[in-house]
Amino acid sequence: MAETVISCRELRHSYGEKTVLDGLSFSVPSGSIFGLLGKNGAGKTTTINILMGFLRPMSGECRVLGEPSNDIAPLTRRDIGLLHERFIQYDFMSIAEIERFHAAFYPKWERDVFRDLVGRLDVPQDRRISRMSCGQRSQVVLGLIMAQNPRLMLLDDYSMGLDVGYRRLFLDFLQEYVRERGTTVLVTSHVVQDLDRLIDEMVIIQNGKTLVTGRKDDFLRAFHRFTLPRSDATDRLRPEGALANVEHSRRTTTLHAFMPLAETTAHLAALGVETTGMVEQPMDFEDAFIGITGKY
Ligand SMILES: Nc1ncnc2c1ncn2[C@@H]1O[C@H](COP(=O)(O)OP(=O)(O)OP(=O)(O)O)[C@@H](O)[C@H]1O
Repeated sequence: MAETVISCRELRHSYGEKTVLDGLSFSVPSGSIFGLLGKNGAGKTTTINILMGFLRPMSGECRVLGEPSNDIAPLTRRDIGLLHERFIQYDFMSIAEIERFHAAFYPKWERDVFRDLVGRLDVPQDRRISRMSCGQRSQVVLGLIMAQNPRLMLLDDYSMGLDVGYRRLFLDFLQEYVRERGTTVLVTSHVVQDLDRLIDEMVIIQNGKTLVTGRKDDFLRAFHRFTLPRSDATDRLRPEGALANVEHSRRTTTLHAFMPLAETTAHLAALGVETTGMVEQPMDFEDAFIGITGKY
């Protein structure tokens, strides 16, 4: 079995009266690309702040690269590449200067990786970061993190400001990079569609708890969507157990369930629901994500 690079158990955290994490548990196997997923405000950045030791949870425990997250040794920290919203503090520096500045902190620095990613920008090396667009800055930041050659990368909203072409380029680059080095990556993004191509393991957070965790493909295999004609009986259905979500439009009821067609049919029949006309609808990862978390 793969070594565990991150493990979080029963994390609880509140900001004042507001409970954000309410018993969140998950673990990230070594060498995986792991998606930390949830709707806006679900607690993804809060979780990353706890993993980095920037925030102490009210209870629960996290271990990162074998150390308690609130006491990570400086040498271990060098092996963590963190992307966050305010990554570049010295934006008066040029592209070339910021690369030299960061290189000094990291013994495994790989200048070629930075040049390969950032050299594709149609921007001169002496351009100051402050004079670059949001997406161009993100490209420089990703180059800096990859050049660090860390054992663990935490990429909080890596897709911010990136256009579709660069997102593709970055995803391909990252997958190859990770395959070559065995880097473990924890990633959040609002572009769930992209994550389907990228991640192999995941946790979906909802109301501060673990909604689903494990291999993405196992989730996609086990989770199904069905439509059937709306009726008084379907109006009485409530999500419970393997029936994860029930939604209605004017004439149709849509069900999301951790049951295949035959089992769902039997389940509904036992509840007195007429299932004539029930059809399974194919789902991609984004559909499944919305299906389990709800549309708001
Ligand atoms: N320092 C803080 N003080 C008070 N509330 C906070 C603080 N930081 C975050 N929150 C609240 O905690 C909740 C979780 O925030 P967090 O940033 O962890 O969510 P997220 O999943 O990263 O969201 P998004 O997808 O929108 O980036 C939100 O409701 C947010 O408003």
